[in-house]
Amino acid sequence: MNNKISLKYIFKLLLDNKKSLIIGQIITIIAIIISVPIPLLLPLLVDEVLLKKPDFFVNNINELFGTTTAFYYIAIVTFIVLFLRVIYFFVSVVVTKIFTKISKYVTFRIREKLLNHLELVNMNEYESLGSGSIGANLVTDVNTLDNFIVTVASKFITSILTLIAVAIVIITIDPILGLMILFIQPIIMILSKKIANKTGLLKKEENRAIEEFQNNINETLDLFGQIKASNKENFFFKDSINKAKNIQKTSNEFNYKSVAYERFSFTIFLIAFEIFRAAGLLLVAYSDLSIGLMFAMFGYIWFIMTPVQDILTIQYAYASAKGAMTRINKILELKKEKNGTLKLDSKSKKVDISLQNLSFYYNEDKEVLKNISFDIKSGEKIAIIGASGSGKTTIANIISGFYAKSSGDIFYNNISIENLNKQSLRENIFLVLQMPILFNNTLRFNITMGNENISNEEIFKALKIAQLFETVENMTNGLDTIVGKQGIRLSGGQRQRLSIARMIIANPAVVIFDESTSALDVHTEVKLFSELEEFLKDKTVITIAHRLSTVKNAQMIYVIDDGKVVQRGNHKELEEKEGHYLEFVKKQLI
Ligand SMILES: Nc1ncnc2c1ncn2[C@@H]1O[C@H](COP(=O)(O)OP(=O)(O)OP(=O)(O)O)[C@@H](O)[C@H]1O
Repeated sequence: MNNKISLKYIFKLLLDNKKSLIIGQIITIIAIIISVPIPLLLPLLVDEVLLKKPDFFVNNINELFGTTTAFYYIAIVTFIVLFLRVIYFFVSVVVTKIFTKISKYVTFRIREKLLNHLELVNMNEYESLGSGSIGANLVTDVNTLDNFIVTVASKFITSILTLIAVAIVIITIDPILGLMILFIQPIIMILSKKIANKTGLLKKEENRAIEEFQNNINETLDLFGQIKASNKENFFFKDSINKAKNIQKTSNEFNYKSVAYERFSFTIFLIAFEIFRAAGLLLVAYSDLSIGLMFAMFGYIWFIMTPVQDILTIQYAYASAKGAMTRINKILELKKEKNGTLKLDSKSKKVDISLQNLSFYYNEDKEVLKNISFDIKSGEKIAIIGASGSGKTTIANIISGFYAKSSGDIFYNNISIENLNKQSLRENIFLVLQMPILFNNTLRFNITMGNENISNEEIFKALKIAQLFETVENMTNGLDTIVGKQGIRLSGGQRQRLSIARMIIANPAVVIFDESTSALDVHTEVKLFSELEEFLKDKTVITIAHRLSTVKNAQMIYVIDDGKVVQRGNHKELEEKEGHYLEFVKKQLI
């Protein structure tokens, strides 16, 4: 599917920068041409100067500067080597700059694609993954991909071309030693990499132990009061001590074994190097390999380590990237919210709602709402009651357009939810939650949701109705007070009133109160609803509550039990019949 992140998709994004890619590769080839001869230059002087067999360098230097001493031959070639190294440094910086820019572009486009998709994802789908895992995908997994893309873009072709160039040079110098180096060196490096992976696994174990300890201790400290209240200090701290012990064990394993593995892998490398040296000496003794060229070959043993290492890194980066891609694609598999084109007239502030045979499930094996039908006329005040878990909040979320129904239909001014534009729906409906979601920002931001056109007067008016004015007035920083993460610096009741003030500012046509005043004392709740009366006069109001006093004045009360409407009527009608409602009233009276 071309919607997914795949190697092909990444390649396509890389090609968006065709010009830079081509320039990058040309400069890469220049870099290779500069760097590959370097290990050859000084060793050649062993033959030409020390062993007095003048050839390319000595002859050319003689031609340019006249015959001179060993000091000048060595100085001139050293100067050339240093010059090439400096030029190589600058060229490689340019190459890195070009490829990093390209790969960061690709990473950004992937993140952008994920965010653009997430923005439109339907709530039920979003909850199936959860914010934690999506956050991890967006940060860690995209970083893993980034690492892979940077490595591939900047190193893949460079490494292959460098290896080819070195192979040509060393096989030309001496086929036997050349082939030996070309085959044995990569094997040694693969072996080292495997050993390094073992160390990596041990490190992972250690990290996991640290993470477990951290999570455990965070929870224990966060819930310190609760733990003390239930006399469970011993149990929780013992658990933390066990987790700390696990860090001791895994760290110990990692530390000594990683050193042992590292030394082992270096020893293998040194053994191979000694074998190459012996082979080199033998070839000098028994064939026509010169001493200078033998030294050059030793130089190339070090030289090819980088490209071989880079190719191995790409291979491992690809394995991690494949895992990351699978996880990232899970986000792209989340279904988008269906969005229709028809809009509600936001000026008239009139919305008739009709639920028709509405059913809904979170998981296919359990239907949470079963065939629910009722109408709510614009301006009507209705209430929904029912036992905990009966499905009230789910109905509120469906009416607000957060969850997509599973079957049946729901109409707003005779427009089916299927054809309705969700933004226009949410402009007209406001769901006031029991536990409002607050941003770690100022009271002002949380009330206006960042809308800077709302004046202080309007905010204060809303705060007065929401019974929060005095509280805010007594705060040193007033509306500029930061509420803390999830509104931690406010009490539960203050958060609920803040959410009501936010609703007043939003001024919707339909208000759904889902246990939105449960944290308030009855006196404040009565005062709040009496102040709200005028504001809610023409609005449609759906109240979900467990308190009789909150729902009893509704024009229509729907009693939900196990996802079905089991009773409907006003307080007076329902009170007179045997059934769930009467039970509800009796319980409250007790
Ligand atoms: N996000 C979810 N994923 C899966 N199941 C859920 C989810 N939210 C609610 N449920 C289940 O759906 C059923 C109805 O839950 P809902 O929150 O609508 O009940 P409620 O009547 O509002 O309860 P309460 O009065 O306790 O708030 C419950 O069985 C609940 O376990």
